[in-house]
Parts: sequence; structure tokens; C-alpha cells
Amino acid sequence: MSSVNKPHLLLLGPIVHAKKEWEALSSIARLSECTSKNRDEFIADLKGKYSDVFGIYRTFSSVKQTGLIDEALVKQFPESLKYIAHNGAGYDQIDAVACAKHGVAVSNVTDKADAATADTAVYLIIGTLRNFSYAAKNLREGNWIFGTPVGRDVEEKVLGIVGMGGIGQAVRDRMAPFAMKVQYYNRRRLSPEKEKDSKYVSMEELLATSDVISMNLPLNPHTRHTLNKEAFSKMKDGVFIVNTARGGVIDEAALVEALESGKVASVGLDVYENEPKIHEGLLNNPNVLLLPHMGTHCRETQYSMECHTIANLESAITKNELLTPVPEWTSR
Ligand SMILES: O=CC(=O)O
Repeated sequence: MSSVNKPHLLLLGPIVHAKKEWEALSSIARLSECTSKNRDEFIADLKGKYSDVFGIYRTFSSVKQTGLIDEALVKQFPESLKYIAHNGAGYDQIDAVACAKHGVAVSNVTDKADAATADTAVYLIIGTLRNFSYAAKNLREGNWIFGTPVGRDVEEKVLGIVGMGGIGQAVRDRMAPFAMKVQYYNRRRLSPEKEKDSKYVSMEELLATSDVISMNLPLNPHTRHTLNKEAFSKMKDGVFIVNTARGGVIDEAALVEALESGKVASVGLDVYENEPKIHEGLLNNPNVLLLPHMGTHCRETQYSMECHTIANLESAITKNELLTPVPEWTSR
């Protein structure tokens, strides 16, 4: 195939670990890298040098170049654009319904992100229960253990997992050997093979009976602020909350209020409502464990996520379908 006849793939954001695999796509595609510096420039380029683009590889950080892939942006897409392969499990930066309406299929990374994200949740669950973040800071300040509040045992605590997809199940599998009692809420109950020893409960019951609540559901218009003021009021006093999903599934202001009142004993967070901004009430609270959205920040996971995203585009070119299209596309 001569270069002019090959479909045009646009790289939006960096590929760090799978450069060779991306380059290898040049046998079937014309590859280019997005140079637009902001949304206005990107929209102009969609009418110029990207006007024949067939597929886009995008990363979470590329939002700096394009803004959200919302309906307004989708309306600017050239006719030629048929596929967006997102390198990430969560694709809340993309209005996948608007894309589907305009005939653009979107894929995300499915199981490749599960293990590393679940490992992060495990760290946050144990770390918040045991006050490890507080203790580490105290030690560095020369206070040894003095002043570190006494923690809580992990064993026998009831862990409530909200969202029992691949990541939720991986959290369950990791925490069961720690003798936590695992219950979960999911839109649909899992099959007995997938459910294993975890107990399916209503959201109301999960809120009322969990000692630790782990958020593992995607962010979308239905799940925004799943934990809000009302939800916090239904929880046990002194509950622990962990979030490795997306900040927006929790109302951060209501969370800070619940922490300040003691309703919530502590939180372990990897994600925030307005990243990279973090609520002052969290930043200034020594009794919380905060990470900078690094659930999949490890080499092997990032490599396999990049490869998976590339494989989605390869499949788009060779088979005219994505390997892991998002549900908004399959159910359109
Ligand atoms: O946050 C990370 C991801 O969505 O993969």
C-alpha cells in the first residue's frame, strides 16, 4: 500500500513503552503525531492536516491539547474519523454516546489495568486503616511513633466494594486472604463463579454495614456523586473510604465535611474531583492517605495498556472493528 492510500492514524499524547509496536503500524497506516497546542488549534487542524484522519490513539493527558471529547468537539470531527482508541480503563473524558451517534467507535483498556489499580486500592485500604501515612510523616518529622493515632485491624472488617467489574473483583481477590468480609454492590449481580465468596447486597445495605468502602465503578452521568451527603449520612460512624476509580464518583466537599465531623474516620484517595487540584480540606488533613492518580503508574502495566490500545487500532484497520469497544458503542 502506498503511503497516500494508507489510513491515517493520529497519536494524541505520548507512547512511552510501546514505541516499536506503534511504529510497526506504519506497514498498514500513515502515522502522525498531534502537534496542536490547545483545543482551538486542534479544531482548526481537524479541518486541515487531520482532515483525513481515520483513527485516533489518545491518552488521559492529551486532554491538555484537545479539552474533553464532548459533543461540541465530536461535531467538528471529519467524516473520515471512525475510531478512537483510549489508553485507559476510565474514559470519562470522552462522550462515548455522542461519538456513537456520529458513527465514531470508542475503545478503552479493559483487563490490563485491573491488577495495578487493585494493588493501589489494597495499599490505600491497609494504609488508611493502620494510619501508615500519618506515621510516615511523623517519623520524618523526628517524632518516631509518638502522636500517631492508633490504627484498626484489617482482619474481620467488612469491605464494601461499589462496582464489581474487573478491578472490583481484583480488589476482592486481594483482600479476601487478609480475612476481610467482602460484600459488593453492582448494577448487575455477578454469576456464582465470578461472585466467589463475596456477598451481593443493595447499595443501602452496603452503605449501612461496611467498615471500609472501596469505589471501583466508572464515572459517567449516572455514577457522578454516588457518595454524596445523603450517602455519607447512611454510613456507619467511623467508616473508611478508598477511591481508585474517578474523583467525580464522590462529592469531594461532602467527603471533607464527613471527615471533619468524624463520620468518616479516614480516606485513601488516588483520584480527585478536579485533578490535579485537591480540596484544601484533604491536603491539610494529616489523617488521610493521598496519592497522585498513579493506579496504573508501573512499567509493565503501562506497556500492556499501550500495546492493547495499538492492537485496537490495528483491528480497526484490518477487521473494521475494535477489540474492546465501550458499551456505549456496542449497545447503540
Ligand atoms: O486511571 C487510569 C485508567 O483509567 O486507566
